[in-house]
Amino acid sequence: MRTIFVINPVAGNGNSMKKWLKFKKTVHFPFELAVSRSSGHATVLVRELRNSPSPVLVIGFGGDGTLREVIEGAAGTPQLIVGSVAAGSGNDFGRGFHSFADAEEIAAFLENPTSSPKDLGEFIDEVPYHFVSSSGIGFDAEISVLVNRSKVKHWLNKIGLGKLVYMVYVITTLLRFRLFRLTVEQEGEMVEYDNVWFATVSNQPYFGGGMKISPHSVTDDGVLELTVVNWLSRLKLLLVFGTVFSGKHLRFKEVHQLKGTAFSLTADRPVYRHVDGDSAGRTPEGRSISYTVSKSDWHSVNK
Ligand SMILES: Nc1ncnc2c1ncn2[C@@H]1O[C@H](COP(=O)(O)OP(=O)(O)OP(=O)(O)O)[C@@H](O)[C@H]1O
Repeated sequence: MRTIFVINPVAGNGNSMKKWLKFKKTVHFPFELAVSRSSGHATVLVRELRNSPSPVLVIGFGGDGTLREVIEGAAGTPQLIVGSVAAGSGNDFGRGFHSFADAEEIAAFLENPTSSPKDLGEFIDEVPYHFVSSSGIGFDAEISVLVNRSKVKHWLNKIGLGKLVYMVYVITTLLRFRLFRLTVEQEGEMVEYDNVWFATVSNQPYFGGGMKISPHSVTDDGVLELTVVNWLSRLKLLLVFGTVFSGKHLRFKEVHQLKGTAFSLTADRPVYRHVDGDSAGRTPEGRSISYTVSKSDWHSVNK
């Protein structure tokens, strides 16, 4: 099967190219290489493969953002089978879908390739946005926006102190974050949530680098899960965060979870938003945004 690696050289805080150069030496089957030159370029590169006469294994070599872009390019084309090699920072994609551990595992897949369709999350806010793992608004999105904007991040990453920036922004955002009011509409029913920290729509259990925010999410059921966290003191929010890694946060009365094929979310002020951990602007104040499963699914290598 034709195999192409799509590499994001800036993934994993710029370490993915180094990882690729090492990985490449272990690959003993024919392959092609495409390097993403800017944000969104991986989607363009994968779209160019859509008319391929035979199946193509497209391996995203990067993190969650890279895989989202690869999948946006492959969605709706069963000929394009998506796999991944984790080379990002959080790498939640590999926790919910398949990630090849090494080149040997890819070679074994090529001997007996099997794939299955998976859901792709979608919402429209002037333009369409897609998410493979999750999309959310609020506290966590604000942290990722501030971290990505940080001027010292690049420099601290180089000396291995990148996590320090993250911790600083978790603490400052925790102290400064303005809670918001969220209206959720599902199948004609409206629910109001006051004092909301964040709301996340999930297609798979993990987000934020290993946090099991949505333990019951299944990647091919045509259904999404919405998690809303509200009315928590700053101290208790930290306590709840501590339980998210095991999925036990659902026991807290301040954590709400809904399941459905569509949710419309309206916030009472502009709130930062993320798609698969990458910044995606802010929710417009008072305007309802509908989250659904896209009509175009994508094909994943089987686990
Ligand atoms: N050549 C490039 N220059 C700048 N940005 C790029 C380039 N290629 C891809 N990108 C962007 O880099 C972003 C980050 O990539 P990715 O999410 O894969 O890595 P990560 O943030 O380290 O990993 P994770 O999301 O798993 O924590 C993607 O959203 C993508 O749009």
